[in-house]
Amino acid sequence: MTVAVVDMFSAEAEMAFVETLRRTGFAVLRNPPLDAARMEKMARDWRDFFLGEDKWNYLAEETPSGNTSGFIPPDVSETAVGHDRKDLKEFFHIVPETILPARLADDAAAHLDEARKLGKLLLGWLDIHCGNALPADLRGQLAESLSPSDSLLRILHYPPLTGDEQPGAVRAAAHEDINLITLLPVSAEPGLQVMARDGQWMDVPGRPGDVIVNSGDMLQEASSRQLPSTSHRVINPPDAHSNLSRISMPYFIAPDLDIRLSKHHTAGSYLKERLDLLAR
Ligand SMILES: O=C(O)CCC(=O)C(=O)O
Ligand SMILES: [Fe+2]
Repeated sequence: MTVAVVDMFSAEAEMAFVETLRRTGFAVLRNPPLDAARMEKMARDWRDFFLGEDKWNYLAEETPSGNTSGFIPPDVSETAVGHDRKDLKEFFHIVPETILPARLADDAAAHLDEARKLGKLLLGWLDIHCGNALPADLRGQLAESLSPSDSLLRILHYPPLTGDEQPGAVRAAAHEDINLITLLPVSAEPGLQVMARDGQWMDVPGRPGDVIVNSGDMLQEASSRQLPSTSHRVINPPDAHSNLSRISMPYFIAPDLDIRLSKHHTAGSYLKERLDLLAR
């Protein structure tokens, strides 16, 4: 299984994107309409934020729409479904109402604006080419279904390894994303892997400036599995990189929660089932 690198400047980008997502659940977009210099600056600024003490003033809270907003420390973090060690990460959730430190706010807002537009473009492409697999209510409406208040920009910091980590703990254990699609700018540090159909782990290709796109469980459910939600993970760094932070900024695109994904589920009921599983 190979994840295709799709040049957005090419005339074949739309078909190539849909094809690799169908086949692998992943695509890598080269020359995406996201400001690469801004993403680099965000990675530097957020790294400084995580390495400082100010983050403790932004501890996460639940928003009225049921999202979490703010800083989630390493000891809270997440345990992937089916795993018993917490991931070696801390992160910050940004939704439209999130209050951010002033020095981080403008770039985050500008990035979110671009990411939302790119998300709509890609959902539109998937709708055109895979619309037949979608439930009738969603057909022709996939891009419109994007809900800015239910979508989430997550800034992740995987701290340098100290050697004191719990045996078996990894930066991000194997999991699938819950949402429709995720836009994940390629990190400066390695580690992201995707599981091939034969169960082998493979590095996701790409270089900083590219954006990885993967389909999540909600899109898999809505497309009768035409668009698979593929397991991925972040492995611990090789020795030469182990004293380095890794910053990563996935934007999880979710639909309005009352959208019907399938006979069994609305987006809201689906999300609740998955979050209950994670909380166990
Ligand atoms: O950090 C990464 O590269 C991937 C993060 C991820 O898969 C997630 O947060 O769902
Ligand atoms: Fe993920």
